[in-house]
Amino acid sequence: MSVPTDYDLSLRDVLKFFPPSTTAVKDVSLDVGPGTFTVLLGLSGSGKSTLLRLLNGLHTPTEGEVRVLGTDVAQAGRSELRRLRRDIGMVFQQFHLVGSMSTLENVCTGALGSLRGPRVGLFSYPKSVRQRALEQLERVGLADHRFQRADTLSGGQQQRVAVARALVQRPRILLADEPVASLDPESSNQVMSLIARIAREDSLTVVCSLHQVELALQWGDRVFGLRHGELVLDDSSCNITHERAMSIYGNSAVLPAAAGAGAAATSGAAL
Ligand SMILES: Nc1ncnc2c1ncn2[C@@H]1O[C@H](COP(=O)(O)OP(=O)(O)OP(=O)(O)O)[C@@H](O)[C@H]1O
Repeated sequence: MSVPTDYDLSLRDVLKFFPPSTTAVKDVSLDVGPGTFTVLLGLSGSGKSTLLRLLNGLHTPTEGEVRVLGTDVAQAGRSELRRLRRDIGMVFQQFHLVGSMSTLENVCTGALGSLRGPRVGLFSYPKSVRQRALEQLERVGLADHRFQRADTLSGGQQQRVAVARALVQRPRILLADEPVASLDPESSNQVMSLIARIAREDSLTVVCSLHQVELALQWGDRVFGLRHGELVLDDSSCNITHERAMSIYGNSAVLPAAAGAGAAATSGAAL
């Protein structure tokens, strides 16, 4: 069910339990306004991927409510969920490209959600899709590599192709699950800078999980910190010191923000 809302993403008292005994996300409530670049920080196993999967409907909450673009994800029918997923681009740590396909064909696959039937080979895609895919490859600086096999690209290049693939479906939201975890520091910065630039240009709402505090504070408008599935930090990045961000990894309780955690406005413009 879709209802108008000021937020692109809203979680209310969300809990995700995996039998027999894992509570991956516990009592999480948060709102993200349009155009906000949000970073999820937390140790391995803190629930970041689970939260991202709740947002794109791959998991349903055990308790609570997840709303994306006004739609209650758990209540959405199949066609509503399909429509919603077209508004959500995904980028993964391991790129998930088809190595034997050309770069351009990989980007075209981003449009599969809006096409009928299977596609095999670049020319099985409509010209409009191929054109759009090439435009996105140009944006990520890889148009010259369009006919190159994806598995011959560097890791950083493969992740830029994956970003282009996510953009082909013209998403409103981009979910990136540790997009730089497999990359060296220089490629990591390139990919983060690329995602931030495109998010700004396309007014995308981004949720990006990261392990690196420096990158979170550099690129995020807003940072959510998770520990054992609980939200222990929620503030604008400009209010967060390195020490405070690091505290989510340690034993100490999270230091409260000067203005109070969670007090941050949630639209990108307000941050
Ligand atoms: N499908 C599942 N079935 C059972 N347990 C799961 C499932 N998915 C995640 N978990 C568990 O939930 C907890 C949170 O996992 P999650 O992958 O969300 O953490 P994460 O912060 O993304 O970790 P990482 O940084 O290593 O990717 C972990 O204990 C994990 O083992």
